[in-house]
Amino acid sequence: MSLALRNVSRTFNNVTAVQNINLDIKPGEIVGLLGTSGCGKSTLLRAISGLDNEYDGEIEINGQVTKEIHDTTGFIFQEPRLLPWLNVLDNVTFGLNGKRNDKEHRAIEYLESVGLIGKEKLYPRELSGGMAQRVAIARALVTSPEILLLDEPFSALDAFTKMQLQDLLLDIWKIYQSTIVLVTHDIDEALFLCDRVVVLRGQPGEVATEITIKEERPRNRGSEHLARIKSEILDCLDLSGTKS
Ligand SMILES: Nc1ncnc2c1ncn2[C@@H]1O[C@H](COP(=O)(O)OP(=O)(O)OP(=O)(O)O)[C@@H](O)[C@H]1O
Repeated sequence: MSLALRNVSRTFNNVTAVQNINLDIKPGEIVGLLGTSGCGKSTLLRAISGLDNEYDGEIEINGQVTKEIHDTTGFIFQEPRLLPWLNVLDNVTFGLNGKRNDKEHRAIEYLESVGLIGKEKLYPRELSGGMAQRVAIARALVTSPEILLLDEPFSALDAFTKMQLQDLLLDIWKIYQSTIVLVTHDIDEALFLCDRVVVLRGQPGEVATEITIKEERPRNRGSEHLARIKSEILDCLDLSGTKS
């Protein structure tokens, strides 16, 4: 599904969080919204999701202006937000309709794709952070969302788990080809995952630049090409002094 933002602005009381954002996202594209804290990344994602509809401007999904939560949208947040009283399997089937057997069959297929077969009966308190986030990924994917909205989905995880789940996300995306919007403040993550990185800057946040990343996948996290783009982004964010 395609997404388009036309002059989207959002003001809370007297604070304008984002101003005049224009974006066109192609079906199956992975687009990163990157920027320093407070530039309005989550605000934009909430507007795209339909969770917030008090913005100015227009958002189109597949060419249709909408302010609603689209029924083929999946969400993954920074924290897994699992229901503590349900086991892994029931957390994944929770949002599905249909016969119990069919739902469980489908959930197990997705638990397999996130590497959690054998863990179906565990409760959230029995899971590591990485396992819990895998459940959240399975729960988001089980509805076959055509749009996947990710708000810093891996930022609470250790470096190794983060890389594993980034690889997993790409493996799954290859199969399902959802359109993905990823909010992140992690430049390396954006460079590894995205077809295009939209750099937001300022308060109110505005699009400072958009960078298309042409490097083939699987990408080498240490590639010189990605390092050069990282340097460009740091310059754009006026953070060049933090280059390593
Ligand atoms: N519900 C709200 N009420 C009032 N102000 C808000 C609200 N949500 C966001 N803001 C303000 O809008 C601006 C952008 O916030 P937002 O959370 O979108 O930034 P962000 O780029 O996602 O930041 P971070 O990387 O720290 O999560 C901030 O100034 C914030 O205080």
